[in-house]
Amino acid sequence: MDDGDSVARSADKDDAPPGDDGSSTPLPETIQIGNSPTYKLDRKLGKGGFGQVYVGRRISTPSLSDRTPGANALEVAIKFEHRTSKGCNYGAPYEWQVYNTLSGIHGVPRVHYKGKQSEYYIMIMDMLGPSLWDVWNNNSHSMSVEMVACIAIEAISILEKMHSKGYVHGDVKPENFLLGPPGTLQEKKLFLVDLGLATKWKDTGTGELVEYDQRPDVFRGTVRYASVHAHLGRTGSRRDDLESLAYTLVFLLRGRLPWQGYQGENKGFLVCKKKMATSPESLCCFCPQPFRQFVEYVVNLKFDEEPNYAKCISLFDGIVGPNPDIRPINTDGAQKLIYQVGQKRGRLMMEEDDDDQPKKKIRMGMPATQWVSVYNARRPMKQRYHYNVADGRLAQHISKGNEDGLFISSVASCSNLWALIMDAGTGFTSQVYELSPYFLHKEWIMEQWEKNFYITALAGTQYAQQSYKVSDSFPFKWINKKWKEGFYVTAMATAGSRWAVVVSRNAGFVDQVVELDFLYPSEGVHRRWDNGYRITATAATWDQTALILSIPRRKPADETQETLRTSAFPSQHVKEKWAKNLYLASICYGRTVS
Ligand SMILES: Nc1ncnc2c1ncn2[C@@H]1O[C@H](COP(=O)(O)OP(=O)(O)OP(=O)(O)O)[C@@H](O)[C@H]1O
Repeated sequence: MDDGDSVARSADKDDAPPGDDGSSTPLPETIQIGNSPTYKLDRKLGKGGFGQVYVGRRISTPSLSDRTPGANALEVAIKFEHRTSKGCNYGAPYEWQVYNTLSGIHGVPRVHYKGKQSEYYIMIMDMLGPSLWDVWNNNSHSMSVEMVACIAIEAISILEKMHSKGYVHGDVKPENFLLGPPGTLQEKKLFLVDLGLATKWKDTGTGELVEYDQRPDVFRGTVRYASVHAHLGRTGSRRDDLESLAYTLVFLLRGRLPWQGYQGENKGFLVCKKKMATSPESLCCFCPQPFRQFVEYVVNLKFDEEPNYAKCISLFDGIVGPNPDIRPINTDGAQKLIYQVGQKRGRLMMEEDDDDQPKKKIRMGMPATQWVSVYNARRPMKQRYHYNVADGRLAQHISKGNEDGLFISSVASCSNLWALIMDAGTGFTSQVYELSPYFLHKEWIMEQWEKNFYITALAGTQYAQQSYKVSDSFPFKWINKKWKEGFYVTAMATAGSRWAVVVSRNAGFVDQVVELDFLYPSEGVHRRWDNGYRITATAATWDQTALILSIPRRKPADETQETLRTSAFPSQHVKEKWAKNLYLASICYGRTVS
């Protein structure tokens, strides 16, 4: 590896030493599990975060009744995982379960036998050859355009097959693509291994999609190749494998990705930010056109969108030689897929043009900031906004509002000027505020808490207990902990790149979720809206927008909620919304466009 990040792992998989050095239990010299023949352990093939893989040489004849495919193989790959290894916390490795469904499908090695011997969980499988990383590394860190295009074509067909069985791989990268053993008929055939991070994207029984969610503190995969959605902790779906494949292809072709070399505690954040800030054009500036088109297509896929695999494959047609027999990588799987789709539709996919409409590009490499304003349906009430308010004029607006029976329902800031929303719908009878050079001035807040004044963002709520946190990155871990203690987020703000989050008990919610992104997370918001969540707090920094969405304990008669994004304060829009009985519920200013 040229640097550490290709093996950086999630909490699930890390670089913990596997059985041999961790537990000091020696590997057995001969292996025999279930009704398998006996194998003698030979040279080491590789080692990952979880297991170690060796060559096994068959030294006994398979039993006559054994019809296991591969039982006759003279050489096999044997993967060992120590019973105390991280992947075996719940018994047999999770990967075994995935192989039960995927073993032997197009592009996945066959598992011959699985079982336990001495201290090890052991899986005996088809023996394969070098990985694409090995090939790239042994070829002076380069690979021909034709070779990478063939890899693209075949890898897409492998992912299509895996996806059709209900799984996403979750860790697509050069190290996990292996070729067949050198000198055999399969030496040009591509395989995808390491199914330890594979997850279901749909229930194959019911056909139902797994539920969308975002947990920004959960990361699974490999930092260098992970999709932006994976970085942000969104539920894995088909688009993520394709995005990782796109990065894999560009890496093999260019030898480097623009986000390599970051180090330190917030490396994941910086890599993700760089991925968002890199346009497909600049990522692929030294690559032939189809690679850019592929990147552009995959980064725009929606959570539940069915990728058009055949169309992706056909993008690379012009680069690979016309005769499949002399290609550097076998593309049989892809040929079959194109043929099947062509048959089904009565025409070949190359002519496909139905969804060629230009899609909105989400990664333009030009960050921009906007106002995000959220409107809720309310009974007619008095609401007022002030914006571009300097510190000195704040008091004046607030006391005028208070005189008219209005209280602050929302505040936001933009370049040291304040935006202030005041209305008659807060349900408050008294309010205090402080303008302070400290971001959440502790002493003052404590004093107010003593007097039963709580930090508010939501109209009409009687909080019972509060807690808050100021941090340099979005404090999802802390929020998650507070959720478990019965608190809900009731206010949020940012100052520079710092976040402040206030949580309260008795917040009037029954559930709450977060949407966090480097741009306005419209897909997430729409999915949450469909499930009954409404935005209850917003905040944004120069890098990210965060929205808190909640399900209220008591449903309002009218659940209408609208959001707006504008580069100037939405003064005109607010009036239009008022006319429709939609009132500003929350407002923030920050990064919403990538
Ligand atoms: N069937 C096989 N034939 C030949 N080599 C293999 C085979 N399976 C795995 N290997 C080699 O062993 C290495 C580790 O295998 P694998 O990736 O399955 O283990 P892991 O512990 O789950 O790894 P990771 O940390 O990447 O998740 C691979 O990178 C590859 O070099």
